[in-house]
Amino acid sequence: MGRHWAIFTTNESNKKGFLKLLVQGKIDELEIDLSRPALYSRAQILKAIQEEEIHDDPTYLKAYGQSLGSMSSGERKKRFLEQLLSQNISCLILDNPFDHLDLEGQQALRQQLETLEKTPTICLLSRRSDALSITTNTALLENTSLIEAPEEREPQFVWTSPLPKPIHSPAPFKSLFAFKNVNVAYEDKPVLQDISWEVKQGEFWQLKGPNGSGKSTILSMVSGDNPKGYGQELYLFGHKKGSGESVWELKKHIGYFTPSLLDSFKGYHTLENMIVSGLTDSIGLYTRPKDTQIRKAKEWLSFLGLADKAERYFHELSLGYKHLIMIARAMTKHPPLLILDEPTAGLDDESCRLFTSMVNKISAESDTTIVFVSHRNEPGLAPKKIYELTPGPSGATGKTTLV
Ligand SMILES: Nc1ncnc2c1ncn2[C@@H]1O[C@H](COP(=O)(O)OP(=O)(O)OP(=O)(O)O)[C@@H](O)[C@H]1O
Repeated sequence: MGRHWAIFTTNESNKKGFLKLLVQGKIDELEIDLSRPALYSRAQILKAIQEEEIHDDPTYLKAYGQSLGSMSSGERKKRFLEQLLSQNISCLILDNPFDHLDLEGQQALRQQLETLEKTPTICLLSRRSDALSITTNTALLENTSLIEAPEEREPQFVWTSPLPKPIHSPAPFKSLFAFKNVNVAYEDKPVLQDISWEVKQGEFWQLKGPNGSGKSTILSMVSGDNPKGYGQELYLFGHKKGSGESVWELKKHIGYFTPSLLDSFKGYHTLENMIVSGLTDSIGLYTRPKDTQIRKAKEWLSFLGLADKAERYFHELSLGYKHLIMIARAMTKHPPLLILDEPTAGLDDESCRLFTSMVNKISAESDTTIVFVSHRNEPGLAPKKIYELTPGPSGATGKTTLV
């Protein structure tokens, strides 16, 4: 039987550096043959899709009658793994294989991986609960070194201050958005069927549903980025869709965070400027901020325990703190609606708990309505209502559950 490593990563891990050493065959202590490694990661899947698009690579079209790019996320992961395993590999390196997959997709991939007893695996995981049942060895990655994985720690940070108050009172909306029997199809493919969902001021929702069930489609209709709502019973911030409100007007009412937003902030932005720029939804600052705005940003930094780090650069922060700054940035204008789209992807267990506890606190101490999109049951997250999409042949239908 081969060795199967579960290597847990935290904010202090240099995963990129470690992966590089692994594929170069420079990590002896794993006692695994690294001469022909295969890397299974989101980046590698995107690379394979690019190969198809740019260089007309026919591998997937020939094998499955469909290109990798046209497959659903679950199918893509399954087929990509099959292709890796069909090659003469000496071991399989997996980087957070379960991220962005719905529960069904996670189970299917888990089954596929757990039958790999003979092919040694090295699984880099930010969540301990993702470890495979075939795991024979565990370690923690500190920088690029492996150390013994200690017992799981409870989060050290306790919120000592109340949530900062808004500069101006946010616009009061009793109903933030309402879908009434809304249907959506792309060309002739039905995606949403008879969706009726109303979200009111101060509520805390989790939006759930398998990959491809239409969660992003719903969110893009709420943020005004998707024209599918025209001519339907869709009400956004007090107006019927199509009655004259601009996308810009809608966005003023919404704070939004999804991890891919981090890609826009790779330059030199201080923590203070990051938060101030949330007031204007801009990337970077183009005018001198007002004193009240700077004071508010400092209040948020102090709330996060970062009061002495206002001039530090955002890109120097750990991933966990980057996510916290991004919600502070989204919250600084105290939007009536805060949308968090799979916001914990890539976070380790401890950062995740810290993140969900901050979201709970926002819900408890402000009028902001929260819609939290996640495939996982996030430990510690305390939504009051769940809207769940279930796909069907005529599009996904939705159901509300009180928690
Ligand atoms: N612009 C588009 N053109 C054609 N089809 C689309 C478009 N946008 C979404 N779809 C299809 O609509 C369906 C719903 O997609 P959507 O992205 O809303 O699902 P999701 O629940 O957010 O999925 P995931 O959890 O994987 O992010 C999918 O089958 C998708 O392929």
